[in-house]
Amino acid sequence: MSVSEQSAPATARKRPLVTMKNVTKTFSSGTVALTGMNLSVEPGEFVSLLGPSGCGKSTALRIIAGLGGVTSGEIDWPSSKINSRGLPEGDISFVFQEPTLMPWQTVFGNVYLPLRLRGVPEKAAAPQIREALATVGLADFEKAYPRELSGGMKMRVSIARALVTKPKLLLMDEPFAALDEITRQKLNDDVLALWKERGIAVIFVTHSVFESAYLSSRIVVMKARPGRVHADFPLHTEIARTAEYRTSEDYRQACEIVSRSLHEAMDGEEH
Ligand SMILES: Nc1ncnc2c1ncn2[C@@H]1O[C@H](COP(=O)(O)OP(=O)(O)OP(=O)(O)O)[C@@H](O)[C@H]1O
Repeated sequence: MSVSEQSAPATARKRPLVTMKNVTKTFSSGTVALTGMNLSVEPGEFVSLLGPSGCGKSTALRIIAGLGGVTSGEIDWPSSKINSRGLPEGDISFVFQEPTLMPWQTVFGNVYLPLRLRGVPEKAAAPQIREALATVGLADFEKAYPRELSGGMKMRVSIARALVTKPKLLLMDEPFAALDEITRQKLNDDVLALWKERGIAVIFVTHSVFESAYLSSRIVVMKARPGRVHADFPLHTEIARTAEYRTSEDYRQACEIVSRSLHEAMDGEEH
């Protein structure tokens, strides 16, 4: 069995990187996107946020990233130094569904952006940029322009740009939803490899039961109208995520449990 519906024992817990405490978000339109949302993410966790459309996954991620305020409740960063905007400067990076690259800049220039914004001279930044590009398998493409790259390669540039600042927490909002299945599986493996190598924490928003069961060390299933946590359970990550894993009984069971939880979360909704 690769999934337990129990939470990890409290004794095994580390100091969280980020904690959402009783967060409510109501937009000016009156839509209550989140209510009573509680979530704590520890260093090194790979947490997938899964749930029906409109349950507030992106809103929760954007709030953690400081891209939107809360209506009530708190976001705490117990392990970070906080800047004047209440954010852990340098500790978080965001990867959006669209790669959002600057078409007039090379791959190198695009990955340089976060360091340029911090005033790091290009020459000093170059080793970090090349290291980030090597991590995503694009060491030979630093002079290419976005128009010369495939969709998967553009997404790799976007991931390299997020990694170049060496964040402790990587926030990913359906980053592979627009890619074909084979590219998506390849990028899943690449993200898992860099998660293990770098020991960073990841919060990954997805609609896909299969993707969440493959990637995560923990799955948080959300419920809609208003958005809140429905279920929160760890997956056993000691089983290597390989091509064989995708056809294994362990993976099938994990998908079944996640899928059941998602259906419970959608109970009463029209689908
Ligand atoms: N800027 C906004 N202004 C008003 N309402 C918003 C805004 N952003 C999101 N919403 C609403 O808040 C709710 C949650 O949206 P959100 O995008 O967080 O859900 P989601 O779970 O990420 O959805 P999906 O899976 O479809 O991307 C939805 O009802 C949405 O219409």
